[in-house]
Amino acid sequence: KSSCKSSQPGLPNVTILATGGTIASKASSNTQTTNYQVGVGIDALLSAVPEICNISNVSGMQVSNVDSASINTTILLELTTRVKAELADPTVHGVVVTHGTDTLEETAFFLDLVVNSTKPVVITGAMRPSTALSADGPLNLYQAVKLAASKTAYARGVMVSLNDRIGSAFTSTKNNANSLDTFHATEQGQLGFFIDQVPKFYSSPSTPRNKPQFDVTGQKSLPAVDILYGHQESNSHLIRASIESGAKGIIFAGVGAGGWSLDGLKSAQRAYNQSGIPMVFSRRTNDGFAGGDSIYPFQMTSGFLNPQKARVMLQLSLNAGYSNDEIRKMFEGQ
Ligand SMILES: NC(=O)C[C@H](N)C(=O)O
Repeated sequence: KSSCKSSQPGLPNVTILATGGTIASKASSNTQTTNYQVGVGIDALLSAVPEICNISNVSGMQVSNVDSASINTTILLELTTRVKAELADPTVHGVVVTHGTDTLEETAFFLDLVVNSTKPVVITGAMRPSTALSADGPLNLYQAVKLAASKTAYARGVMVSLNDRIGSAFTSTKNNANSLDTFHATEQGQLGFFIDQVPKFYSSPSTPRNKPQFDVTGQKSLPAVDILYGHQESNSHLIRASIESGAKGIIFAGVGAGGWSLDGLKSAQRAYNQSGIPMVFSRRTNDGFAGGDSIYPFQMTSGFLNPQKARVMLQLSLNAGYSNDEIRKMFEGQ
């Protein structure tokens, strides 16, 4: 099933699952790096980097072809099914997912919590469209395949690989809206770096503390969880509006270490008394630990997880039927 001209027996088999994003985008000139269109298919992505066939037998599959702002639960669940099916194939060494960078960290984190395998799963993308001068997609794709084909990449969870850096799905986050060097790790650090396209890991494999694992086999949807953004005079009515429109949990992107206005907290307490839905306080800052700042007992805190990752974890734990006490324990272990 290789997409390379000929399959070479000595090379590892790697499957590339394409979902869209800038890596799969085209602009009208090679100097245009904004306002481009998604739509380049997996075959064109692969033919731009024929060198990939020197390091692995790759096969490509198109899962979606959208800007990552439009990745939804349906696509995530379909992607999960395909990733798991590939990894279950004993002839497959690893999987690469190509993805838009804007929500890449959410998909990476989701996969990390639902794909239970020690085989390498690598997610990559690009900041410049495929038509740009110095497009970053081709080398990012080459490095991602190299990583997925590497023996040293086993048992490291889902990895985020762009611009020479190798990060963990737990700690990688997009930092800059425009720059190539946008994926950085939070305090906990990066996993490694590519030197002359060879992945160099800083440490032997390890697993994030208290990492939960969820099963979404056969799942068609997940409970809705909203994120409310904290700021001075935040609108308390949004808490109610969120619950009334069907949210089964709320993440607060709080100020500082998960703070929220006293008026807002009183509204949240009232909403909690009526609905009983879990309310988890994270941070709007780029890095740090949300916890220890709770005023009311109903407040849960997200630990090191940013709001978008806390949302993924809350959706999965609600879907698994966790009680509020179990959800609290899970977050407080982060
Ligand atoms: N660099 C990118 O991939 C951004 C794009 N808007 C996306 O996330 O799909």
